[in-house]
Amino acid sequence: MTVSLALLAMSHSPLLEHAELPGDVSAELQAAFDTARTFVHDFDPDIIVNFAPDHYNGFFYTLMPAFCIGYAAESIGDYGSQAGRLDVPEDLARSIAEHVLGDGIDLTVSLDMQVDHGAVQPMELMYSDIGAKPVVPVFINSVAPPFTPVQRIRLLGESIGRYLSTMDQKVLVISSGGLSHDPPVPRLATANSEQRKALMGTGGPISAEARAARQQRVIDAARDFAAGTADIQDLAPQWDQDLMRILASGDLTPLDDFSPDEMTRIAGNSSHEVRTWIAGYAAMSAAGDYEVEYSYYRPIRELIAGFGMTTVVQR
Ligand SMILES: O=C(O)/C=C/c1cccc(O)c1O
Ligand SMILES: [Fe+2]
Repeated sequence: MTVSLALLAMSHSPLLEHAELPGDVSAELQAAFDTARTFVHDFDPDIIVNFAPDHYNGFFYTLMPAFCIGYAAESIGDYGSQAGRLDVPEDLARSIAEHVLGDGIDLTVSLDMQVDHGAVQPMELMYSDIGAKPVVPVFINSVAPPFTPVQRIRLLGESIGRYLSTMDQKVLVISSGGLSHDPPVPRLATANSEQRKALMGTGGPISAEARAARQQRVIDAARDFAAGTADIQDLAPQWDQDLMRILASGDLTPLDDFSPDEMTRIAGNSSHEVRTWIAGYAAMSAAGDYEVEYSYYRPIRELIAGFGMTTVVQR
């Protein structure tokens, strides 16, 4: 059987819909999205496996797993992203979970995962509809410390890749997140009592006003960051490009030495979203040799993101 696996790894930013980019940057980025869209539509997957973080919309500190697979999922629609149910093939999600657990990796399961912009933005950009294809969502904690060692993410990705390579269907793996960035997402270490309840998920459903205020804070921070007046950590283009080189090299083991504290120090509190890329590339590596077909990178302060995009095929 010929294995048919491909990967789209890309940064996301909810600011794509809420920030004004310089004309040349916007045109370049749209061209990058067009290239990715052509890649995805030419590949025409039967199934998508979607590695994504969450930003305290579906996963909270009452019980924060390192990673979790959804047997069913719903998008909450933050920042104007598409709300509604994803088309999750439950039997496939269960089979993947059983396979990964059998490999000795403690994947948790959700029978009704709530996902946010981090999970659905690539689907929206590629298909204009989060229900366009069957999707198995895999949450990877990338925002809420403490973090599992990066090696565990590699092993998770490899295990899922081994499973996918036994399937007689075309599978597109999507990795959504990263690279260096430090948006003002609430953090436990600096939270007041109200924010702490929100992070724990014990404050009840977030009101429309509170959500609008939370989002406006990030939108304002992005505007100030672009103007050079924001009090958030700068992007780290060198770190981003070094990481992309390691991922493209085919040998992911150097990433095992990345320490979460160092990642935060160099590349910001949300740099851990690169875990989704590591899982995706690891899945590709488990199915054989791969090569990066297309690679884009630009640090874009208006999006508070070292913004990267790669498409990856089997060799
Ligand atoms: O406000 C949030 O929940 C997240 C915002 C954000 C901003 C920039 C890049 C990202 O990856 C984000 O999730
Ligand atoms: Fe994010």
